[in-house]
Amino acid sequence: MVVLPVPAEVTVILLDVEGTTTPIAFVKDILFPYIKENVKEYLQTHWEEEECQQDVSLLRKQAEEDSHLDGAVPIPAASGNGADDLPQMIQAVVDNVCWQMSLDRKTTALKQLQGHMWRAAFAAGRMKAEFFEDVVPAVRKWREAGMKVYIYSSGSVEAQKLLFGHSTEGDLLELVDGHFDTKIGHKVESESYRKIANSIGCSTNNILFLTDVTLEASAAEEADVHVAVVVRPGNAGLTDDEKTYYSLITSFSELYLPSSS
Ligand SMILES: CSCCC(=O)C(=O)COP(=O)(O)O
Ligand SMILES: [Mg+2]
Repeated sequence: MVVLPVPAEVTVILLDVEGTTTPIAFVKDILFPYIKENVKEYLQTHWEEEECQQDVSLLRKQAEEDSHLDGAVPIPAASGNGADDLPQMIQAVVDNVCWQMSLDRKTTALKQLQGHMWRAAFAAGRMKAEFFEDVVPAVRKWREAGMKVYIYSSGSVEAQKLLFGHSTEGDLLELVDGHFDTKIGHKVESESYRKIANSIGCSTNNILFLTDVTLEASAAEEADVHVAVVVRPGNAGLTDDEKTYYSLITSFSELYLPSSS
């Protein structure tokens, strides 16, 4: 078995979700279709609620920033004509959400709405999150060895908590010391990793970040974070240069903690 020693200075393991702890297929085939199939009805039902209005405001602001992009879908400002405009307004939000999802965009606005929509499905037991089989045993072992374990995903903190709280292996929230999402910054920006270290109260070189996306690994590395790229079934392929440059693991069990031997 391949073994990747964890540097002695590492005290925190920071985990990506999609493609790292959880199959991309679960996200693409279960989570995302749920949004596309239910977004219209969700908006119709929850429109008057404060949380939904905040989600729509954030989406509208994002749509303004996106207006220069090819195929961007605008969300008009509320005209004050209330119920008359409602069906068109809701349709514009639906079209915007579907457009963003067709590009797999990771905007905070989209991810916030998705998290709120999944809440009901997880709470009702209609969905249970999938984790690769090596994840839970490895995380338990790391924690027993004194490591802190944090999550950093483009999915909102609320969505992350839903996944970890409602998994096929039960409630896994107690295995996680904390969560970060794009509110701290985007995963392809190195400053995000400095902010995460600052928020945890450690140096960036105390962190090992595991992700399937080399652009994220590169940003983390620029901030002096240790990285390993996780190769899982269904993940995007890596170039030969990426395979040579990065430390690769196919299972969390390949990480070797000198302190736990
Ligand atoms: C954790 S929420 C569901 C997945 C999701 O929406 C997403 O964007 C995952 O992105 P990641 O940064 O975990 O690859
Ligand atoms: Mg990922």
